[in-house]
Amino acid sequence: MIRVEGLYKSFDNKTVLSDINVVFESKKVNLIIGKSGSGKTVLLKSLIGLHTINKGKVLYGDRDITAMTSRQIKLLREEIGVVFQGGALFDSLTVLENVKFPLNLFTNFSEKEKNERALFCLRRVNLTDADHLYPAEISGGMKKRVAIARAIVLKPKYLFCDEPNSGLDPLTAIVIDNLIQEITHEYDMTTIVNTHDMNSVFEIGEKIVFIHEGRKEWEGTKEEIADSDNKNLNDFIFSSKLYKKLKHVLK
Ligand SMILES: Nc1ncnc2c1ncn2[C@@H]1O[C@H](COP(=O)(O)OP(=O)(O)OP(=O)(O)O)[C@@H](O)[C@H]1O
Repeated sequence: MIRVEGLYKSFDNKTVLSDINVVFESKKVNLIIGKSGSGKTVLLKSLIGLHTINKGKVLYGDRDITAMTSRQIKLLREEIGVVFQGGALFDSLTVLENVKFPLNLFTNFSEKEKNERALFCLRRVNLTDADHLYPAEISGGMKKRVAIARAIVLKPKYLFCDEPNSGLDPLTAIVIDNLIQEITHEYDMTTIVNTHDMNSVFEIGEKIVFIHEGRKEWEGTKEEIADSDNKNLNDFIFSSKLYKKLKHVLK
């Protein structure tokens, strides 16, 4: 479980996040949803200590990342896997080398052990023929799978994904969503996904946190979303005619 208490984040004089209080639940896929610019990425980066927050706490169990030394943060990061927006693969490394990268950084594994672990993760995300290709030689969906394989290579307790579906066709987006959901349950991870993909909300949203203009306006499950009377949430989720119809079906 990750508990956020009274989190504020500003850049210069511009407040981006105000008084965020939320619990991200263990062994579940937690979604952070909200319009572009609402503060999702800043929140995600604040959770993993990539942004220094102005006020508040981010508790991993009873460990507050905002009160940690850089050495303690480094240790915590070994428990965290991150899939950054766009994948953030190293262009000059092959797929296999990209997945091995955290093992080189954080373990004393032999070359054989690193290869075995990286190949296991690549097979887990259903990539079989891409080990020796470079990122420029594979599709967007394959890049996301490589990024997921790299994120789980150290067997993290926590998985963070920033817009894992961006730039993917609807079918590939579903494959990636399902993969994230499966590995979350298979490895008992606490997963947090930033998204504005409505399909993800209704397919994998076990816990959903809605951010509007830097404030948490609503939280609940995908089953509860149709019953919410929060106007901003309704405007966001059920803006299209199709989703307006879906709301009646869900209710
Ligand atoms: N490093 C930074 N310096 C100054 N302002 C920033 C910085 N990072 C983000 N912001 C601002 O914080 C606000 C929230 O940005 P954020 O990237 O979190 O939005 P988002 O909800 O993730 O949007 P999107 O869905 O488009 O990725 C924006 O107004 C953005 O300009």
